[in-house]
Amino acid sequence: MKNVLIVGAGRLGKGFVGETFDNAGWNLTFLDKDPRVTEELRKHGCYYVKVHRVDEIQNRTVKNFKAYTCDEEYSCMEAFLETDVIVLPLYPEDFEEAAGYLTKCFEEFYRVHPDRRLTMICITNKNYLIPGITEAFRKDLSEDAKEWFDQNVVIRDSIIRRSTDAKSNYDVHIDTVAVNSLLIQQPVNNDFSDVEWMELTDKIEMLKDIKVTAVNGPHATLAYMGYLKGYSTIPESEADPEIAEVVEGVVEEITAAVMKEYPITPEELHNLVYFAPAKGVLPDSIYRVGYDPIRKLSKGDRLTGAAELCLKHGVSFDSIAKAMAAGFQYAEPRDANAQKLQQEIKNIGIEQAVSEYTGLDADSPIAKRVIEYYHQSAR
Ligand SMILES: NC(=O)c1ccc[n+]([C@@H]2O[C@H](COP(=O)([O-])OP(=O)(O)OC[C@H]3O[C@@H](n4cnc5c(N)ncnc54)[C@H](O)[C@@H]3O)[C@@H](O)[C@H]2O)c1
Ligand SMILES: O=P(O)(O)OC[C@@H](O)[C@@H](O)[C@H](O)[C@H](O)CO
Repeated sequence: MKNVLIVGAGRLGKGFVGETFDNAGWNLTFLDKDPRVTEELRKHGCYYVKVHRVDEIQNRTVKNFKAYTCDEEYSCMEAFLETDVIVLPLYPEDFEEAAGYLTKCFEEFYRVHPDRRLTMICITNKNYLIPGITEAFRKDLSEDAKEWFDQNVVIRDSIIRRSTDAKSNYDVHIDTVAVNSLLIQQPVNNDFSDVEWMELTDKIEMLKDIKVTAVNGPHATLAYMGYLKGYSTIPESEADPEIAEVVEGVVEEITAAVMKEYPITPEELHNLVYFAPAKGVLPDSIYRVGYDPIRKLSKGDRLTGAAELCLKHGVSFDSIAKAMAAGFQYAEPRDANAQKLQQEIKNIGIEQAVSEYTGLDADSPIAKRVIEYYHQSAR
């Protein structure tokens, strides 16, 4: 049997990666820095995934896994040494720490299995991270292990087109929508073609730029506008006609700009960004989808990046600016970066905060429009 190590056993780690590899008969090992994740998995001895597919909802129970915390004793080492594929569904800011912890494991892997090859798959919604992640994994290895790493380990980016939510990262009840594959940068060193929803692709950076704007831009719009109306789930936002109109505008603007910027046909774009309706309703939370507005409003990301593309191609960015203005009002108390942003707005004012957090010049027409909408809706 083949072995997968999942570093980051939160919503996606358990609800998508774990469930999918388990379904294909692979051995699962989870590694997480949060001890509550391991405690819950061990306490229940299994976890439950409601998989919303196009034709049915499957209620899957995943058992027979190993789960470890990033402890000082490296209790994960034995399992690490048997792994074939390592999947890392982590937030962008967590890779550095994960790499630091795993250095010792790679050093040992090289010593024990110098002839084996590994594939690592990173799952985030942030593009262009792979060179920095690769350096984080290499930098503290011994010179011999570094040489082995360069020849035997590949670190690949991916494009994740599924929403997976739970009450917390350690909850053992998870909902996931399974309608699209995970697109993985090729080539890879290991065969996982027996695992459903895994698809190799070229042109990962271009496709990821398009996906993050065209899918996650409207998604963030639903979260930020829904929050302002007091909703707590994405389906509630989707059902609101006023929000739906802005989202439609965001989709139109982004689609027009994407078609002008990239060599992609309407059919290819559709295949990349279309989510077929699945059975049942995923109660995806505004908390998860809006999480970290500082990242989501940053330069090049789903909203600011989309608006800049529109400006470049003479396309209206009016609806995107409304969504960005809502992002600057997102004050979810459980979200540390939402709180930080709100404090910054109080300290330096919205004008300066928009420039600082979007990276746009103060006289940019996008920044001006965002500030205008911010004042209108904050009134
Ligand atoms: N959940 C989704 O639907 C979804 C969809 C698309 C993309 N993503 C992306 O996938 C990534 C993970 O999202 P998620 O929803 O699973 O988040 P999550 O918070 O539910 O899970 C992340 C897990 O990683 C663990 N972690 C953090 N640092 C670690 C470290 N150094 N070593 C080991 N474990 C560590 C956390 O403790 C947590 O359990 C994010 O980049 C997110 O943007 C998620
Ligand atoms: O994961 P984030 O924080 O970058 O964005 C939140 C959601 O938009 C995202 O997770 C989507 O659900 C997912 O990318 C859909 O494929």
